[in-house]
Amino acid sequence: MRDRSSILPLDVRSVVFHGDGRRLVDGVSFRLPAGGLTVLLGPNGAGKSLTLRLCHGLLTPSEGQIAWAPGADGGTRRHAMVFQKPIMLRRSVEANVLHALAAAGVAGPERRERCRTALERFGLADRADQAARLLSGGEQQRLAIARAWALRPELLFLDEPTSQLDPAATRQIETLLTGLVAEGITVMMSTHDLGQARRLASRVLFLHRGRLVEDACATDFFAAPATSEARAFLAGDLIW
Ligand SMILES: Nc1ncnc2c1ncn2[C@@H]1O[C@H](COP(=O)(O)OP(=O)(O)OP(=O)(O)O)[C@@H](O)[C@H]1O
Repeated sequence: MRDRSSILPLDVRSVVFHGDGRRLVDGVSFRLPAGGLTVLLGPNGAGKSLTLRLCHGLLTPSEGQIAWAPGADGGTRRHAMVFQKPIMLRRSVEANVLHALAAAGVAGPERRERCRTALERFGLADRADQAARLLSGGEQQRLAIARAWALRPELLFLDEPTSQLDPAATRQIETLLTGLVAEGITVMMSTHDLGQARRLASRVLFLHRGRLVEDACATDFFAAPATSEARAFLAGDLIW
């Protein structure tokens, strides 16, 4: 039985998003239950980022519905998003986390405690006073995840979180994400990196030209993709 206070499952029903006179997201439907790491996979321009932004509420569907669990408070507080290029305030590492907590209405003493725990959890405690924008790309992405984690999300969206990072920093972020899933946080992330999808995904939503072409458990998707588009993508043949 589902936890009555949970915002999950998330129901995405026949969602369309128009832009530039095109259906950039074209009738996408899926249900996201609690748990696991779902990868939105697809070539450049497939609509992965748009789908994440629609789910997180940063964009409004032109058609269709995005619904949180019945009776749940679908407010943004229970889901957080981490972007491809982390947006850092021109302040210290610690102030970036404190600001996010303050914006979420977390009271002063708890704010400081949660900030301290988050910086420790993500290996940034010794950088607390440093200017966030002077961190390396990998460290900034770690801070972005720490900042999102401090909000105690039930669901975390990440848009290509490692696309700007080198292999070592990528591995670090992947390990962190696996840890978040083990903690019980539901993760949905986009990538066009097949290796990363193989390493991390429990489920794959494969998008092509704005359409959800395949929705499968990761093992099945990689062993026997059901569609010609997914087969071409896995073979390295599918471009926009
Ligand atoms: N607000 C917008 N208005 C018009 N077109 C847009 C808008 N946002 C994105 N697009 C276009 O929609 C398509 C899908 O974009 P999206 O960013 O979702 O792709 P993606 O799958 O995340 O690709 P990538 O892997 O390159 O980030 C692209 O052709 C993009 O140029």
